[in-house]
Amino acid sequence: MKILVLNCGSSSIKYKLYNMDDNSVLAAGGVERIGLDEAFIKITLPNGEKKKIMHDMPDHKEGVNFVFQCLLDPEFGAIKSLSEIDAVGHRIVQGGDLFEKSVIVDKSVEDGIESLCDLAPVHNAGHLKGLRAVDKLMPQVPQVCVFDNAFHSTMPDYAYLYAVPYELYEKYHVRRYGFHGTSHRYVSQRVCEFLGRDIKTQRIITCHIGNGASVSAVKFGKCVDTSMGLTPLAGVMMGSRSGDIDPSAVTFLMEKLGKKPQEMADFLNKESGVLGITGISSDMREVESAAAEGNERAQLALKMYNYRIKKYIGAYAAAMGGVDIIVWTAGVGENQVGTRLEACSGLEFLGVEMDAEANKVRGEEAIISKPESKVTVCVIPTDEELMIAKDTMALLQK
Ligand SMILES: Nc1ncnc2c1ncn2[C@@H]1O[C@H](COP(=O)(O)OP(=O)(O)O)[C@@H](O)[C@H]1O
Ligand SMILES: CC(=O)OP(=O)(O)O
Ligand SMILES: [Mg+2]
Repeated sequence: MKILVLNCGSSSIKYKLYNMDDNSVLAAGGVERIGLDEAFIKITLPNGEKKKIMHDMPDHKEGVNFVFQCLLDPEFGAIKSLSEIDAVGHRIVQGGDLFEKSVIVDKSVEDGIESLCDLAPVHNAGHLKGLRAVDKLMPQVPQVCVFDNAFHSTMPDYAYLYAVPYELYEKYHVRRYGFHGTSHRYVSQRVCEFLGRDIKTQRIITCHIGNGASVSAVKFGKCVDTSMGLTPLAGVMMGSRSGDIDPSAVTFLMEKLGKKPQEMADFLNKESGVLGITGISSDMREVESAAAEGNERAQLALKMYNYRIKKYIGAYAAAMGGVDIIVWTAGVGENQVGTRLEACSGLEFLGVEMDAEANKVRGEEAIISKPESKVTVCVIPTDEELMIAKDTMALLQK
């Protein structure tokens, strides 16, 4: 069975084609800059080489079209005919309280995702466009949606409710949902396999630190708390998102800057975080090298960034009555040696003892704490796409 996994962002489409007989990846790549000038696709070839092709993609339909065109390419493609694809699995960020499990797509699922666009303004609209583009091209092929918030649906009410009048929760479903759940689910399970431990006995803090970033508390296999909220804006500081901020600062700034609600949301989502503090970039590689060259704003941004993650680790150790494992994953978590070391420093009182030498790894499974550390700290590269492919297959085989 061949399953295509799509992660359609607002201006990008990441994809992986799996042969589920042996979980092998037949093709992988990503389209960037949809709707902008100089759009392109980057393809990872089976030998690991990368290929970049410029191609005009005014909208998601053309983006999806071009992904299929590349999959079919006689020279570097992976399939001979679209009929080889048995199903398509999508990452959907916001399922609200409509979707707490993966589902097969039909009209009501599409309508549901559309109704939730306001609650993940940067993400859901792109997912929907991708879904519809696939439907136009291959209407007979089943599609499955896997939701980022699903893994967090086990949070208790006292953790997910906001302290606003209860009727607002009942009427508008305003509560914390949490995101990156497919990743938190994967790394919490995988780290236990890696360490040979039973997940039902472990208190795990998972740090998914990418461009979007979130921290979760996973107690005995279930998520009990997570740092993102109603939307993926809350929690730790991110590439261009503010993370936690006093709501009064938001209303104060709206008045001062004369911004409407949507403009303010854009400001906090796209112009804040590391980008807002440094004025240079939201890309942590650039910020890290600017800091190394002595740029004070870049140094400040890194301190703020690492400090906020440390505070969440402390909070979640308290929430679970202790912590056995800390996991680092996603672009920054898998690669940024300094962030891992800084955020875990000063946590010796919790039993965290980092091994600076072992920590010098990038993008591979590793233990990065000392052998005598009471808390085991690990790097586990995430694999959201494989989880989505597995969920897709499981639903279709039901
Ligand atoms: N080698 C690296 N060193 C430091 N940061 C890295 C490295 N590789 C990727 N990153 C950072 O990871 C982030 C992107 O993470 P990713 O998980 O791909 O995010 P998203 O899925 O939200 O787009 C970027 O800020 C990027 O700079
Ligand atoms: C939910 C979220 O923040 O996703 P991403 O990291 O892909 O932006
Ligand atoms: Mg991601």
